[in-house]
Amino acid sequence: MKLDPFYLIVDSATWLERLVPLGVRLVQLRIKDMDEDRLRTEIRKAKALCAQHRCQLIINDYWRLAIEEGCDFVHLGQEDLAAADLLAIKYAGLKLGLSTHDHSELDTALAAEPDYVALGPIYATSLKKMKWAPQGLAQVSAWKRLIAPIPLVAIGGLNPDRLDGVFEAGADCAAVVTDIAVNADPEVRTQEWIEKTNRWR
Ligand SMILES: Cc1ncc(COP(=O)(O)OP(=O)(O)O)c(N)n1
Ligand SMILES: Cc1nc(C(=O)O)sc1CCOP(=O)(O)O
Ligand SMILES: [Mg+2]
Repeated sequence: MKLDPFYLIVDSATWLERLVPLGVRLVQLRIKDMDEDRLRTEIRKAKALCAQHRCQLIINDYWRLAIEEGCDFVHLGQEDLAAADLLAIKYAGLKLGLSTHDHSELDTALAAEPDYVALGPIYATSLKKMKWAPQGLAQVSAWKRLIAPIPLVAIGGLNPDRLDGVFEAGADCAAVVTDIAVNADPEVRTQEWIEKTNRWR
């Protein structure tokens, strides 16, 4: 499976309405702490918008809602995976992306036969507190050797200046939250990401 090299992660359909029409091809809806009715509304809006713009939508965490709403791709962390019904996810035909941070997690992830493996945090991230030190680029290369031909997503502390490094190290795709979400001009920054990832597309 080929993933677009630019993987935008946002926490609302409103962000998607702003950024997807610019030409984003791969997004994750990553919402925390929202009641189910509102979540469902966000997922429906995101799904309609992404279908309109030929953008792959990936739902973070909420695999049951993703199945119920007819989505086709979910991302799960290790704790999410432990609590999930993997058979139900596969039976519903959903593709699956999984987080990994060390070799033990990678073994667990590979046993679930994911459609991509994410490694993070590549650099320090301010988005959430993490117990892992930054992985660095050598670990990106090591992960790629271990998982190929499964696509490798790099995440954590990425910005346009760091993209060539992660792709040269072996990542197939670079995921981002903060560099775009807190930028003074998220639309312009998104265009910059699209242009900077063109040579890897
Ligand atoms: C592409 C990608 N990689 C990693 C994560 C993190 O997932 P998880 O460990 O479940 O943490 P939360 O994002 O749910 O806080 C991700 N969402 N996307
Ligand atoms: C949500 C998330 N998961 C990570 C992991 O390593 O699993 S790093 C991360 C944060 C990514 O955001 P930013 O681009 O703001 O650093
Ligand atoms: Mg999660």
